[in-house]
Amino acid sequence: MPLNVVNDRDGSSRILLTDPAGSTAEVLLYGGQVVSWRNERREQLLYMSSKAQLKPPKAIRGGLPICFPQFGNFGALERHGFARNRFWSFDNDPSPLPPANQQSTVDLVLKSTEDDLKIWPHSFELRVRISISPGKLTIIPRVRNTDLKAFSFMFSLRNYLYVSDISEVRVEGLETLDYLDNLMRRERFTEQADAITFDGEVDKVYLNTPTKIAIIDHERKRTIELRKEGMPNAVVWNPWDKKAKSIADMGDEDYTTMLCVDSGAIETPIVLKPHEEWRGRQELSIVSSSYCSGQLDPRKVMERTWIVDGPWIARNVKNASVSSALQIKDCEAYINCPNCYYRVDNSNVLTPWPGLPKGVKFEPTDEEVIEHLEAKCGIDGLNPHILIQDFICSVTQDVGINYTHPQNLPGVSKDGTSVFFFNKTAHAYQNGQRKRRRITPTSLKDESVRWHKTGQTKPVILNGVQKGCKKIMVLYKSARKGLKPEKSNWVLHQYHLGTEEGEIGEYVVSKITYQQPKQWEKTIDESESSGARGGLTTPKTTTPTQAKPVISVDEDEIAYDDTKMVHDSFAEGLDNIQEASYGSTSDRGAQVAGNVSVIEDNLVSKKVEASSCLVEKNPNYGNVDIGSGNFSVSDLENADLGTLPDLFSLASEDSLLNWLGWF
Ligand SMILES: O=P(O)(O)OC[C@H]1OC(O)[C@H](O)[C@@H](O)[C@@H]1O
Repeated sequence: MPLNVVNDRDGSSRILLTDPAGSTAEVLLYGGQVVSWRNERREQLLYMSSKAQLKPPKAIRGGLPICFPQFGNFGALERHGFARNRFWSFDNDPSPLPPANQQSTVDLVLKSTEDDLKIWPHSFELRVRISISPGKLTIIPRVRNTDLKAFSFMFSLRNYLYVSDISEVRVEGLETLDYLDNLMRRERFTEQADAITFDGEVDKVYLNTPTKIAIIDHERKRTIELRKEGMPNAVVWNPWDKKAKSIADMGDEDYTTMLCVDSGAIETPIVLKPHEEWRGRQELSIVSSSYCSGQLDPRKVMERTWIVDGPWIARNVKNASVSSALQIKDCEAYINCPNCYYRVDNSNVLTPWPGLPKGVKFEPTDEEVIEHLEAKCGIDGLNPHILIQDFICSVTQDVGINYTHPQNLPGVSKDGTSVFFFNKTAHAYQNGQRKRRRITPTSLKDESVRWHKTGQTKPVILNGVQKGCKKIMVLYKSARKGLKPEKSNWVLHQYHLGTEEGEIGEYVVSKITYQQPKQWEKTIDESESSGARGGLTTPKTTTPTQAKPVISVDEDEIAYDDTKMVHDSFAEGLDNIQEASYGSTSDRGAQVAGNVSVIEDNLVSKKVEASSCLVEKNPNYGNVDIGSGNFSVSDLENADLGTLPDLFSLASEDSLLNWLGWF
């Protein structure tokens, strides 16, 4: 496939790179410069000034400018050299690099011109290969001496990273290193900070840096990992407020959302004899969530999310079932992660134990939860993090999520914090695949409750491949005869492996939260506006006239059938608990088709504009009171599971809720 080149109206050309997972990059011939890099969610990863001019004479303020043959004002040339102000060409002969896929790779070259030779009298060829792959942007720069004499040059890839909030960003990998401070006439200092954070202008050239550096964006729960070869220096630059105002092509507030962390060969210029070639390499990779020095492979390490500040988790760390050497002590304010040796320093926290560093929480992303689950299930030979039990607690079946009221699960409180469990799912019946959602009352005083799925099952994608699913469930107080089921504030996010609706694998992860009322409303709003609910939606005011088709069949959700649960209750020896029984099971008046039982909690309070369409389309709906618009609970409770009607079938609570616009 040929290169994807877009010719813009102003005569300039943009090269579009794409990878199969959906990430993209844009490259301009002007400066040979990457000006955009987006992940598969279309999120921009590079800063580009809104005032940037993408044409001569100025260099482009943002993206990835290439500084050659000089960095900054370290020589007599214009700042950062001239390569970023030149038009580059396509490189048709990038050998000895192997041919590359032109959808995701472009080779560019800049050769010295007569004019260049006047200001820098060395004939050269500067090449770059720019390529993207899922979560990664790779640049391979090369400089060839095509002159008759040796020359030396500086080189730097300036990475204008787009960050959420500069004051929430931390750079790791540069601690304790020496640097030249551009703000102090390039005087040499030693970095004192444990990790580099930002609260003012910074312009430093770090010396002898490691091959990998991490830029951790706490707010966005994202880490950019910079790996480099052949470029021993790293420049960290942020102009902060005053300087930003003095830079014409930068917005006054732009400094809050950008950070330059560059790979460079600056302190010691590279010397090339005639015909010699220098080659460097830089990779920028996106790693979700926070970062831990040492090991960066998210498949192998589970360290990124194990530190928390909730009192329960902290207590567990303190009493962790690992050797005392690994535990946080009251008197010692730090712990080293046993896997990656990441040092959690608690010494800057004023409040006494169990305070942990501000902003550090066990708030794994969906992707990370699935990673933890994969490790727990030993997928691909992964082992769980040694301390994972302290953050995702394993509960056995008889006290499992499907058997125990959330308020009785270990560590769960109503303060809005989330608690995670590994648990096994249970079947509702001996025969069949239906999942148990009902929680067994343990005494007469206990109310009868059950989980109901809400929203669509969300795929969880790792590196472009679906690895798991997330379901959201809400705990309802079960309906009693003549009463509406009542929604509680307990919310369960259940994660399972695989791509299918049904849970597979030995375990699932359950995240339990008691939603504070405001949060709760917000969650619903967000999931609606983010499209998380997906599927069909009908404005509340409109009565659908035609039955909508099924979106997907959620086998375990079809199963919700209180009639059967009554039998279950008896089977479980609860027949003497009057409160657990639901009306007469002999009343077969309501012949409700398919999985209508799934929707009972929602339908009972639904007015006629929504329910009537069910009735109109399905003559089998017996005791539905069209006039009042209300279903009677007993009608639904006592409904038989019949065959799906031809015209109307409801696959999941979600599809129906969407259709009804219930929330
Ligand atoms: O404005 P530019 O030429 O792109 O340079 C931006 C900045 O880069 C550096 O790191 C220099 O040390 C600064 O002095 C300069 O302001």
